[in-house]
Amino acid sequence: MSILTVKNLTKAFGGLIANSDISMDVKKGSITAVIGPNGAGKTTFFNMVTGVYQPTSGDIELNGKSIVGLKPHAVSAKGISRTFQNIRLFGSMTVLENVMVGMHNHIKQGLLGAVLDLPSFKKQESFAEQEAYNILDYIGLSQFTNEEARNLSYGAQRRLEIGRALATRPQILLLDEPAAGMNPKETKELTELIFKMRNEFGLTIVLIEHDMKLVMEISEHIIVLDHGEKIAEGIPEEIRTNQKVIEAYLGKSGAETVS
Ligand SMILES: Nc1ncnc2c1ncn2[C@@H]1O[C@H](COP(=O)(O)OP(=O)(O)OP(=O)(O)O)[C@@H](O)[C@H]1O
Repeated sequence: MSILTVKNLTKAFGGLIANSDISMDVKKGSITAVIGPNGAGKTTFFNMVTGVYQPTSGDIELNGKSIVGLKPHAVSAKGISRTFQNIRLFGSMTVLENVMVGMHNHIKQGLLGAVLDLPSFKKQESFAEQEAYNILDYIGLSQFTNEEARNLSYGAQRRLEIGRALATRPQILLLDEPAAGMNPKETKELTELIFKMRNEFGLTIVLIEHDMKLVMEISEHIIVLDHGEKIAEGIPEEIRTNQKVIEAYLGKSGAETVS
């Protein structure tokens, strides 16, 4: 069953067409990779799905309902959460606080509850704190609960971003280059975490990634963009041997050398 359906999605920045007529279905509970050379339009695609950019034309449906026009916080409330290519944590806040920031969507009483010091607000807050502890345990960061986020290793900061995204209780998690800058051990731990989140929560995961070893190992479905267009999609084995994909990555002459 398709959880995310993208129909003829186009994004133009002036004369530059960053995404051109892209359509795809993402299956519920699947791990899908969006790959392509630098500037292919991958992050632009994520930005449209998460409401950061509005499409020039086309539609994006979550469980059959259009989410085009919604602001990022509303998209997040509907169940799509993301991490960023450049880590965006609150460096001087603790690890626990960073996860709790992700929860404001489902703490129902906002400022008023806090100002009035309502017991129900306190109850919700302590529930949120407990849930944040559980998430830190789940992503393997509980030993750093009270550490400032900026003091964590690079790999741990990336995991914390995932933890913060999990705190919004997403149905779909979009990961923008989650393995960038990681050493092989951190990448292996990340791979295990991604499989765990999918297998235990039935989470749908869509990732942009340049690490082809990781992509081939983890993805059930791969979508390839080049110059804003979808040039191929399929299982890893099909993508690995697809001539258009090889040419996009290596250039035509490179592909001829390879074959
Ligand atoms: N806000 C913007 N204004 C103008 N052009 C943009 C904007 N965002 C992206 N672009 C352009 O759209 C094209 C696609 O960029 P995008 O960042 O989506 O590619 P990408 O596949 O994510 O690349 P990378 O792998 O290098 O991160 C690029 O030519 C980029 O310069």
